[in-house]
Amino acid sequence: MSENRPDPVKEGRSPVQSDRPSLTTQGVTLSRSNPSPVSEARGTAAKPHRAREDREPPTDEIEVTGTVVAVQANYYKVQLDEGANATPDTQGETERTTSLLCTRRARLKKIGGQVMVGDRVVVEEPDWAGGRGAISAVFERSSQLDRPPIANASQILLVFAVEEPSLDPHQLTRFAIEAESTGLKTTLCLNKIDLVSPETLEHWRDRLQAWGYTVLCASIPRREGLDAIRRQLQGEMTAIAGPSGVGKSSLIDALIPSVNLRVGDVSGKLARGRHTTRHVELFELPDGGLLADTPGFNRPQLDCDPAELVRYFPEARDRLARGQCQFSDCLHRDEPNCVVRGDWERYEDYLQLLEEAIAYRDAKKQQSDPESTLKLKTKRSGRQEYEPKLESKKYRRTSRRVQHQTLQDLYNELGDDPSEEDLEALGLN
Ligand SMILES: Nc1nc2c(ncn2[C@@H]2O[C@H](COP(=O)(O)OP(=O)(O)OP(=O)(O)O)[C@@H](O)[C@H]2O)c(=O)[nH]1
Ligand SMILES: [Zn+2]
Repeated sequence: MSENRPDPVKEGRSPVQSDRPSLTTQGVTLSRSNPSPVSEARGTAAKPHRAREDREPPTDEIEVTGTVVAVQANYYKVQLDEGANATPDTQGETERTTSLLCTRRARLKKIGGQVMVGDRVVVEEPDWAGGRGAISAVFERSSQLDRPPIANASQILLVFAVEEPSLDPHQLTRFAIEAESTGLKTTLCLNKIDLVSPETLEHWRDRLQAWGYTVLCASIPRREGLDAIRRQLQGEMTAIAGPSGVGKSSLIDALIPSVNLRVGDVSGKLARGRHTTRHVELFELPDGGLLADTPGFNRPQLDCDPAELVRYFPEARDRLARGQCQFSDCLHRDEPNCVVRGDWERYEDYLQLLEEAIAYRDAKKQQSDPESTLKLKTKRSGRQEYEPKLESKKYRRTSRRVQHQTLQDLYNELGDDPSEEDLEALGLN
């Protein structure tokens, strides 16, 4: 469950419940709050979360609404809805303002109104000439991903390369499980198909389809498969995810030529690197729809309720839809009359991830025990280890010192597999 979801209580609604716990990806947690059943039942547009409930705009005033496409420091770039700036002020102007740089009303902060990329917002007192405004209200979210922080995403496009880097089915499974855990629709995109034979491609496609995924194939240099991807993305807000180097930036560039993400360019990569991993930006697709680039999403690690894990495997979901295990709390290992256990390719992956999920849950329990002198650390590879708790003072001193070292020294000190916490403490994450 996300920590910073909008506060529905303030809107006189029952709290939004997430039916799925979140999974943590090293560097990224995708979790999703489900839309409020109340607003669904009403079948009406969600009410904005207002900073000034006492001062509703006069009904003849056109409300300026839009979508937050980028957040930097305390500024929000709001892409305006079609027709949102048709106020009397703009009549006669030839050039229409399509986005405004906005601040957030202090009152909105007080009532806990967090503003994220993807949020649908109301802009108050727009200054059309100066391109400025202030966000006065945030609409209820239909979904929320925490790391990277994106509101209202409707699907995830998981990009993998068939070669360079070669496709690792276990890594793909981890990413896919992570994506599935958000409850959002997940589609796979196999990129760089120009690097393999048609037979190899067919092998992968058939295999991934047998796991239950929708598979799109692409080659950026050959401009293959792009139309099908465009259709998949049209009118949706899509978060693109996948390991480093599979061609996510190349794909975004191919779909939105004006973006120019400097593919494979070292300085570009550094600019998008660790220091900006939390920086998410939405790009508008020429045919409608928004695309979220999610830099840094490349080291999935499991953090989910062991009992929920099975639901993140489409092929296991299918088995559960067709039958029922004898025990309602079946973990599908060696329980009698289990409908999940059996002859399906990823069953061993399931068992392994289940062990990890159980270990993680137990470790979290242990960690919350104040008597414990051990703390669980997650390595960048996804591995988890117990380490003695460090005294925070000493730890901080180390961080300051290493700030003056070169990057190489830093890596030498941390080893090849530093934990997320180490990196975080050093401001490298
Ligand atoms: N042969 C081939 N190369 C590709 C294709 N797509 C991308 N590449 C190359 O793969 C390399 C990595 O591409 P990027 O787009 O930077 O990959 P990325 O997924 O954005 O990587 P990160 O930014 O590290 O997450 C670049 O050299 C691209 O030119 C493709 O379809 N075929
Ligand atoms: Zn079972």
